[in-house]
Amino acid sequence: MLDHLRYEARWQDWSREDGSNVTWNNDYIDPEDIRPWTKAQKRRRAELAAESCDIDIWGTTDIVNTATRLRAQAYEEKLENRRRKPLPSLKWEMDRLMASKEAEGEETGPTLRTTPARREQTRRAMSIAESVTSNQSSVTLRSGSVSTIPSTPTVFGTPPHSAKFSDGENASTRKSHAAFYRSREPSSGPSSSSRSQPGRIPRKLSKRDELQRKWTQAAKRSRAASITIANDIDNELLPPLVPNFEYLESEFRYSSRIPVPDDTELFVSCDCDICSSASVCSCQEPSELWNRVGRKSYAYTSEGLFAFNVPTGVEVIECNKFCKCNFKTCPNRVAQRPRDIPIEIFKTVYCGWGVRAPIDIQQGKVLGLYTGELIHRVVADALEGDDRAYIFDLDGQEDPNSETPEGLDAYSVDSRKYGNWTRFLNHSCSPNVQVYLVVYDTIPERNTPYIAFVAICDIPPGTELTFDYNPAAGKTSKKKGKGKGRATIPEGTKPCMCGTAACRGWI
Ligand SMILES: C[S@@+](CC[C@H](N)C(=O)[O-])C[C@H]1O[C@@H](n2cnc3c(N)ncnc32)[C@H](O)[C@@H]1O
Repeated sequence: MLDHLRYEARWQDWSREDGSNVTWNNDYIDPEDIRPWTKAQKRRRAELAAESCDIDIWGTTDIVNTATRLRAQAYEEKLENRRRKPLPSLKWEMDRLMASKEAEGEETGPTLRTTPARREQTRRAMSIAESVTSNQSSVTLRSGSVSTIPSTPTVFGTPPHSAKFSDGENASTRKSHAAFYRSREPSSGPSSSSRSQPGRIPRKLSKRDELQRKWTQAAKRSRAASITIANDIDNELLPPLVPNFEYLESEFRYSSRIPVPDDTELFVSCDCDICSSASVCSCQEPSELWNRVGRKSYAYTSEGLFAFNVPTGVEVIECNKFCKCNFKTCPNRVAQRPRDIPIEIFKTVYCGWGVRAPIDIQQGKVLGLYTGELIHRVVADALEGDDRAYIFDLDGQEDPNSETPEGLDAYSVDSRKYGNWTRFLNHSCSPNVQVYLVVYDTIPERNTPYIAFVAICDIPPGTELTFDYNPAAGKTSKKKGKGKGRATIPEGTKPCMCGTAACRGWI
């Protein structure tokens, strides 16, 4: 290993008490001899610099620690590069850049807009960095932050049906969405092993980085975009999760009590080259989605956006694996396509962890599916309190005025053990996202549709994504407030902290 090349001097007229007489002597090193080593160090510094803006300086006693010295050098080089080319290198910006590149199919990225606030952040970070490197004191330098204030979402549509989250946790008051800041968790000092082995350069991933990487890898296996995690509010590193929580981008995990169906013979499929008309696309025969003149209709526009034409309780039937049409180009395959919006799970001020995206989201954009363990409704109904907080009942086709069917063909999705980013979506009484039901890998008669999330308005980058956990309730309940008209909080619910003018007071 190049890191372990040793240039030693053996002294003839000197030795230590233990008899050893070898020392290092840099003067004897021929630069030509150590060229590979120098190159390897340079490469390593570049890696460190690329890793993050955070540079840890662990005090003067540690100056022989290879990792520290390399990091410090890497940082200096990085600062130097920034002075020459002051593009912010925050991961947030990189995600945004990558996402817009992906979205636009560009070879090269668009120019990043640097706001005055952002430039000030960068300038401050750089001046702190300079004082740190010159003082060599024991300080951890953190990255700057993004200052974008999310705007209040506008509501364009009415959620189409009553699929709802059951609720159970406690939460404190929420007033408004704060400006969000991209911060990084505190870096910890060097491990004892890195101190004792100066030749080794540990690559230490934080718990948050590890989880991000794991979830992004899981998402990538479904060809979906990245997942990042951020906390600008407090020191909580990660959202609370059960041990061994498994990230599941795009399908249900069937509980051991529910057999995975094999309905191969029962699927209705189409022979279309291009599914341009729902009325001739034979897989649409079971569909109850009609247009105003009584003809079968697709749920999507030709641009692949949700058309908001699906009445409450109607399931969207997309083309399936037995259809002849092309997976990538068929206009009736939208919810089943991999998610192309990068997602950030972030800590909110009043509602625990929530979800936002670093890029613009267009009205009608289908964002993803609620995943988790598919369980019988009777099992879900037996849960209480916090255990119900991540249960989504597949009751979108049920009559809200009749008793909830307790039979075995009523299901819920439980995202406590398995799930994806959608389990972090918070409730708002004035949401910017809504849900609809969609099937493509099961037949509609199974009653196990996916719950798909769609943007009901254009959503600027960094705005929290929220949906109404119980849209049917909104129509009947009164607003929160004092005196007359004050909402009574129904039993089993808890106060809503969405902070919007339309807040009904409970979720
Ligand atoms: C499906 S989880 C959403 C993610 C959750 N915030 C977290 O940190 O994991 C639902 C829980 O989030 C909290 N929550 C979501 N929206 C809320 C709101 N508008 N007001 C108060 N609490 C909310 C409640 O504790 C609720 O039980």
